[in-house]
Amino acid sequence: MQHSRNMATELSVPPDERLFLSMLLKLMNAKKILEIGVFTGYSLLTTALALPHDGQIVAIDPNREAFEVGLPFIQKVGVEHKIIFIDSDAISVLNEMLSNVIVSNEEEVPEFLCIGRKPIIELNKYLASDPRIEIAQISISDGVTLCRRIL
Ligand SMILES: C[S@@+](CC[C@H](N)C(=O)[O-])C[C@H]1O[C@@H](n2cnc3c(N)ncnc32)[C@H](O)[C@@H]1O
Repeated sequence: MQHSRNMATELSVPPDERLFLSMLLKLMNAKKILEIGVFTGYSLLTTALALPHDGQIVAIDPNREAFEVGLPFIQKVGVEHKIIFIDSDAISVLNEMLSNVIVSNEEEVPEFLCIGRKPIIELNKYLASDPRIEIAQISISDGVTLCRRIL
């Protein structure tokens, strides 16, 4: 009963938002996605449909029961192979991912790319730590940082 009420609430999400999300993922040519907070998988399904066949989503939520409510719909449209569901609080999973990524990625970056990379990382850190500035980092092409002064 609780699930059907929640499903009804989720179905009230305007279709425009799903279309926007789907188009954004396609424009970005996204192949890897982190979905934090899955519930019954409404946005997860939209995301999985927008990804190419070899795309991958790591979906994290401590509520496996809710995920399993929506899973038959994901299976029905044949996109479950794109999803790795992690039944956990996202914070611990993200911390673990971050500690692995920082080491391995830096080692994998070719020397010629390091020249421009380090100053950009420093700039982004600087902008992110300034409370007067709002930023959004968008993974289009090599990455775009949008920022605006709010104070
Ligand atoms: C509004 S629902 C998400 C709906 C989904 N993104 C969608 O649009 O269809 C919020 C979900 O976040 C999950 N959640 C809350 N805190 C979380 C955390 N620390 N880590 C992972 N998931 C969390 C809840 O269990 C709940 O299922």
